[in-house]
Amino acid sequence: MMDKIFLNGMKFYSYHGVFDEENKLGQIFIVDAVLSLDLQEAGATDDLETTINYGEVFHLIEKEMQTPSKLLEHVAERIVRTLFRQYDRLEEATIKITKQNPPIAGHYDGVGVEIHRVR
Ligand SMILES: Nc1nc2c(c(=O)[nH]1)N=C([C@H](O)[C@@H](O)CO)CN2
Repeated sequence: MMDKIFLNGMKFYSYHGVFDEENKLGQIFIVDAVLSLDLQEAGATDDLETTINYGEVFHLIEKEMQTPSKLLEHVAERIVRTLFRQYDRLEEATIKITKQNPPIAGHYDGVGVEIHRVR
C-alpha cells in the first residue's frame, strides 16, 4: 500500500452550486484530501523538501475553492489537476467535497462527491 498525506475536514465558505441562491448566499464546504506518494525519503532524511508540504496544499485547495463552479465534480477535478501540476512526486489523489446544508429539504449529514485520480 502506498504512503499517504491527508488533510481532513478543511472548511471553506464558497459559492459553488447549480442554483442562483447558492451562488449569491454561499455556504460552508468541507474538503478532505488524501495524497499518495512515497514518504520513505522524508522519513529517512527529516527534510521537508523531500515530501509534499501539507500547509502549502491547504492554500492551493483554498485558492481553488474561492473560484465558483456549478458542480462539485468540477471543483474537485480542478483541485486534483492543480495538485498534479504542482507536485511531481504526487502519484494519486482523492478529493472529497461535502455540502452539509444544501438547498435540499430533508434530514442528512451531507451530500457531495469524492474523486480518485492516478497520474
Ligand atoms: N452530482 C451533483 N449533483 C448535484 C450538484 C453537484 O454539484 N453534483 N449540485 C446540486 C446543487 O447545487 C445542490 O447543492 C442542491 O441541490 C444539485 N445536484
